[in-house]
Amino acid sequence: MNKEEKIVMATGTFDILHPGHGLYLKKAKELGGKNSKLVVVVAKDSTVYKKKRVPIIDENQRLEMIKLLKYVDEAYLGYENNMFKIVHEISPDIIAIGQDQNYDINKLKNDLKSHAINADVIRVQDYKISKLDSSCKIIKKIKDTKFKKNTFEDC
Ligand SMILES: Cc1cc2nc3c(=O)[nH]c(=O)nc-3n(C[C@H](O)[C@H](O)[C@H](O)COP(=O)(O)O)c2cc1C
Ligand SMILES: Nc1ncnc2c1ncn2[C@@H]1O[C@H](COP(=O)(O)OP(=O)(O)OP(=O)(O)O)[C@@H](O)[C@H]1O
Repeated sequence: MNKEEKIVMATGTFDILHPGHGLYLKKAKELGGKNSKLVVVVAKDSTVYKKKRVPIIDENQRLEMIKLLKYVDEAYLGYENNMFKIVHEISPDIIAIGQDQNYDINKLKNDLKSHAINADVIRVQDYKISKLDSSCKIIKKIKDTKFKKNTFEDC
């Protein structure tokens, strides 16, 4: 490993990608400076069921899409019921928390310390605001769209 390289870890569900995800990943990578490596942990389906909702896109396809993004150097699925195991494996210098991710930064820092993980935790301040700036809004739009009769015959 290059000595100067900073490993930044980013996390999320990434269920139906949108430009806000791209902004978060770009800004997360920038936190590591010029010589940074961005490693993304994609939440497992079982985690998404527990913490959010039924995922539309399954974990393997969500991971496949994240790996295709230009800011992403490596990406992995996390584990079930143990968020610290993947952190030990990645051994990040920085964990980037998204602007709307529901974590108490100080509590997370302390939890990491108690698991002997020496990573800084930084919240990304940037948030892209647009009509479809969250996966939930995209799902809601599809649910609410009044399709013409027989529209689905084409897809
Ligand atoms: C430090 C850290 C470690 C994580 N490790 C895992 C993991 O091992 N498995 C997993 O399914 N999700 C993991 N996650 C992702 C969270 O579970 C995910 O953020 C959560 O499902 C909430 O979804 P959201 O971030 O899309 O709002 C981790 C998140 C953080 C911040
Ligand atoms: N519009 C946005 N601008 C900047 N960052 C975003 C935006 N939307 C999501 N993120 C960040 O991207 C990461 C993955 O987010 P997540 O998968 O929860 O997306 P989401 O669109 O917020 O999903 P949902 O609507 O289901 O909650 C998180 O760190 C989150 O803070």
